[in-house]
Amino acid sequence: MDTTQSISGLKGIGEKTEKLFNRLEIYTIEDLLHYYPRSYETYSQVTKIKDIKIDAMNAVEGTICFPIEQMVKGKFKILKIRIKDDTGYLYLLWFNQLYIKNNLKIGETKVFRGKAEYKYGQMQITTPEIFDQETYNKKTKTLQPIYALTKGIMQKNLSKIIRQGLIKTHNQLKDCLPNAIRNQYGFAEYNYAITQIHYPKDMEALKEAKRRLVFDEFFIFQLSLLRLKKVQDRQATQFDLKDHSIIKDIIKNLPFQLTQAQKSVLEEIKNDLMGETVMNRLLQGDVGSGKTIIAALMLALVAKNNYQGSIMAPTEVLAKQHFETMKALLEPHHINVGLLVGSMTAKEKKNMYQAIKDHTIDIVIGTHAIIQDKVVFNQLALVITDEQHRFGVKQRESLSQKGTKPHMLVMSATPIPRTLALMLYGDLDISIIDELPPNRQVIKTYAVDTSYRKRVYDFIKKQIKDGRQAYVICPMVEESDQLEVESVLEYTKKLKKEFDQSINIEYLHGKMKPKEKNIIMENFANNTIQVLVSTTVVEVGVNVPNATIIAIENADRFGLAQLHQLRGRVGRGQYQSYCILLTQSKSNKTKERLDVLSNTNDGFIISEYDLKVRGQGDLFGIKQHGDMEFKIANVFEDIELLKIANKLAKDIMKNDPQLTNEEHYYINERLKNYIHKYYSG
Ligand SMILES: Nc1ncnc2c1ncn2[C@@H]1O[C@H](COP(=O)(O)OP(=O)(O)OP(=O)(O)O)[C@@H](O)[C@H]1O
Repeated sequence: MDTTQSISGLKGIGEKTEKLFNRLEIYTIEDLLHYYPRSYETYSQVTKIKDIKIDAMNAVEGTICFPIEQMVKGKFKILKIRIKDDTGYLYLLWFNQLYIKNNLKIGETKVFRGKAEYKYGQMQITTPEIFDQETYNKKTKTLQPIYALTKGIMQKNLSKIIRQGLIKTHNQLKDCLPNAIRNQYGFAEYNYAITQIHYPKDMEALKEAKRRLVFDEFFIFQLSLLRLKKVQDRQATQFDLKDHSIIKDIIKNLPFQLTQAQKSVLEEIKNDLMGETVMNRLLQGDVGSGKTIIAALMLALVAKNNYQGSIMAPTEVLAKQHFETMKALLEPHHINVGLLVGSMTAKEKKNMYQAIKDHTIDIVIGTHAIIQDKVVFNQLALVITDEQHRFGVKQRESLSQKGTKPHMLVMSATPIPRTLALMLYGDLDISIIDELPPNRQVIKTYAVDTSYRKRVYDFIKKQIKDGRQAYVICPMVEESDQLEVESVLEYTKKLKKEFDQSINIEYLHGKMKPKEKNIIMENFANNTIQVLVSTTVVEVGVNVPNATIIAIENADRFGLAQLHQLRGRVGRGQYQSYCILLTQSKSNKTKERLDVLSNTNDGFIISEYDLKVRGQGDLFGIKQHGDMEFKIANVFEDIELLKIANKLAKDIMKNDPQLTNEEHYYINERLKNYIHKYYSG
């Protein structure tokens, strides 16, 4: 079998299962092999019955006692077995799986593993896994992969299918790295790395595998940026922009003075726009540093030069928000601003297409609806995007493929150190707003353990009584999106019981339709909803100034930079705001880490700290959501590998820019696939 073949050729993959795998973006065997585990677990040593931990996984070695019972209760046929060791008895139950008894004999000793519960006055495990002692002993020495799932696929099945894929395509993946590089940096062979990432023989092998695959991911990414930069560099622009008094006019009417940092990035961007080549620039600035006004000024300049401009936001909620802000800032200066999002009616869209085409609209704010074929711009000179999805690269590309080569400005609220930014945005010039406007209120931040939960709820109630609103970020679930949805629903239900009925509590999660999300966000913005329970989809940039408190459950599982972003949802109005970080962990290290947030509001300091302390790499740690979208690499933990990848990519592209050397053949193939997958269409 070859790795480019569809997974449908594997045993156990019928039409229905194939569709489920497709949901995980697994189509070919190669995709399957690149579906890396999210974490690993080890099977613990067996415990004595008296030492069983309730509500936790336990493995118990016990002898099967007389009698093996069968009973019927409602629609369940129950199999009940009692086992014993020298410290006590334990009951095992199976529902509608009577056949299990065929494999069990009275007097036989086996290892049973499952979650122990204390029910009906007895200790029991429902549906335990069964092992003989020798097999179990082996298991305790290996690392079991845990994959992210989707509804309908179980851990065990996925793992089995992957094993089959590995066996059937044994060592066929092409190692793109030339031997010289592999030897110089001590990278593992590619097929070995792929096998070991799924079925590590020990911790050492896992580390080695991970190191290789993280490197590969960075390496190809770096190469793609260099290739992109080469295409973009010094392209002549077709637009002829002149300075205009509009910038001074708008600034004059602002209720505040621009900060020094805002003034200098304004000059940088303005010079780019008035220059002779196409701009590709990143505008980076901490939450609340005032990027929006810079965007508005640039769009105004473009409009007054009789060109069109546009902002593309990652979600409808954000697009609408930008639309309101831009309208307020620009329309008094006779600049027409329009909105284009997916949930508009066909007629509304059609009218908007026409208005864009005949240039009655100067500035279009929208979601990716903007890059659809039906949208024909008249003279699109500037596109501003939010940093999302692989740094907006794909969107940027789609837009420049629309014929015109507009100037591009990517806005990012992730405050990362400059050295890191230079590597991650290798194809862009960078402007940084490294200063917050004066007199910014400090968001009071507290890290507490979960025993404080009730007090936190009371505090929220008090804020609501004073007329304010709250965000609660739900516990993070790693297994699947489906579980995450369930967790949000459940948490909301729980909270509704805690709070007075007059307080309106609603939820938001990533699986909701844009329309539903819009309604919830609108109702939160106008205070019809007082408490918003949410996963981390409360995007960077959501602006509800009346919300003054954000409580984050399982805070220790997030990176500091992400917590900082979440915290930025409050403190946006005139009221004192609070961020409460809830954690179950009692470890000093966790506390120390979270205290960094209590001690500073400066995103750059926070991300430097993240970079320093997480450099160690936590193999079992849960992969961060919202970090840069790499599959296995983590820019904070793996920065050393990123540096190597950056250097090697530069060296190779310098000596062999087209990658035509024989030894670069497979690098070129990988790169082409990567660019096709992430940057086009
Ligand atoms: N120089 C300034 N002085 C005082 N207030 C300012 C200044 N610049 C911007 N603001 C105000 O600060 C608030 C935050 O600005 P803005 O929304 O542009 O931040 P941002 O950088 O886009 O942050 P986020 O990434 O969170 O959206 C706005 O209400 C804006 O009007």
